[in-house]
Parts: sequence; C-alpha cells; structure tokens
Amino acid sequence: MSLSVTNLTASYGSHLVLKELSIANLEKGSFTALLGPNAAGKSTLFKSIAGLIKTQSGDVVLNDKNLKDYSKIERARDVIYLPQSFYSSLALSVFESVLVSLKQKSGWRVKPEDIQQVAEILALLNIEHLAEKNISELSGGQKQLVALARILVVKPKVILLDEPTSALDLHHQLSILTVIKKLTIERGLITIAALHDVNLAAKFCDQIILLDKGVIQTQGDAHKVLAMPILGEAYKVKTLLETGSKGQLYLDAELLEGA
Ligand SMILES: Nc1ncnc2c1ncn2[C@@H]1O[C@H](COP(=O)(O)OP(=O)(O)OP(=O)(O)O)[C@@H](O)[C@H]1O
Repeated sequence: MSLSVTNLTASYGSHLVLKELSIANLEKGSFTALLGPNAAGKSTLFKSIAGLIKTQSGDVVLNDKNLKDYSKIERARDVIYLPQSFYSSLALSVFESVLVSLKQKSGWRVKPEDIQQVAEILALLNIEHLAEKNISELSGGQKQLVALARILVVKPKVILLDEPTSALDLHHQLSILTVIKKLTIERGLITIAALHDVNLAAKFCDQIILLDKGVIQTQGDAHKVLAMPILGEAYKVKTLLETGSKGQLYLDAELLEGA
C-alpha cells in the first residue's frame, strides 16, 4: 500500500494555497513529518487529501486507486484527518466518546468486541484512568490524547495528524510519538504529522516533507532535509545542524540579522 499526491491545486476563493503540489510515494508503515511555516498550507493539504475541501485539480492515489473513485464512506473510513482542535460532545465520558467514534463508522449496535477495542486503545495511549471522566473535565493535553484514541479506534489506513503534540508536555510528546510510530509499523499505516518541532520530526519520522510557497520544496530523510539551506529559507532563520554522540540530529536556529 502506498499514497501519492500529484499536481494538487487548492485555493480559498482567489487565494491559491497549494500550487500543483506533488508528494512521492509514501509506503505503508511509514511515519512522515510535514514541516512548513505558519500559513504554508499544511492543514489545507491534509483536508485536500482527506476529501474535506474541494480541490481545483490533481490526484491523490491510495493503493493504486484514485481517492476520487472511493465512496464517501470508504474515504472517510480509510483516510482520517485529526484537526488541531478537538471536537466531541462535552457531555460524554472519554469511553463513550471513543465508542461513539467507533460506532459512527460501523453501525449503531454495540457488541462486546467494540467495548474491547475501546478499552484496548485507551490502554495503548495510557489513558484508561480517564475512561469515566467527562470530556469537559479534561486538560488540553488529555483531550489531544482522546482525539487520537478516537481516530485510531476505527483502524484507518492513512492518518493525517495536525500538530498532534501541540498541547502536550515533554513526557507526553515523546510517549505519544512513540505510540504513533509503533502503531504505524504494527498496523502498516501511512502516517503524516504536521509538526513545528523540527527536532522531534528528526527523532521520530522516517522522512520529512517541507511545504512552502504552495509546493513541496523537498522530501527525504532527516539527514538530507535538515542539512538543506532551503529549510532555513522557508522559516526565515539561520540553521546549524549538529550531530550528537549517539548520532541524533539537533537543529539549532537563530533569527536572521535584521529580521
Ligand atoms: N477556511 C478558510 N478560508 C479562507 N482561507 C483559509 C481558510 N483556511 C485557511 N486559509 C488560508 O490558507 C492559508 C493556509 O492555511 P493553513 O491552515 O492550511 O496553513 P498551515 O500551514 O496549516 O498553518 P499553521 O501552521 O499556522 O497551522 C493561510 O493563508 C490561511 O489564512
């Protein structure tokens, strides 16, 4: 299974955001970071892939089949976009919220295996202790974990995560990215996460895509992309790439003089 994007163009009215953008094959079991400055179009790209906004032209192909040829139900089940903000009825408990997400995709009758699946995903994300809490009682970071549980429980093929660590503390950033990577490999998912932390992207992702000026400026492994001047140009900073004693990459950045 692989995902590719060819010549994708998307705009809001006359504001052209994606300009014949292409992404080379992303294979199953791969975890890709989508980098790019604010307003580059990362969310727009995710929404276009998930079929949530109309595109002017271009193709998204999953498993040799154009997503235009998927039924709405099939596309919504296989390709899931997790937005930055979390939407769920505040009156539901965490357990109910994840169960509702599961049942939205597979009919209303709740079976014992559904309950089992919800329990398993809560355990996997280490949020079993929140199961009976109401969504309204959760912190921002806890809500982010529940949002992730809600999409993972439906067993999608492609997950598009919009800044999945933005509300998380350091411990939870590391633990959530570890779980996402593990699940991506175990379940053979194609995972793309928009991340603002370049060093987390280098630490966890197999490859990095840099979106700027409406197109993919580069796509490749962290060693290649982080060393490219185009990264600093996109963020309007001066970058310095260092390698730690265990081979880990560390990108330092400074504002350009006069900026
Ligand atoms: N619904 C909308 N209507 C009109 N313009 C929009 C809409 N959503 C996004 N835009 C514009 O499209 C451009 C790309 O926005 P998008 O949210 O895709 O960027 P992003 O890379 O995800 O940004 P960020 O890193 O700040 O979240 C921005 O200029 C934004 O103002």
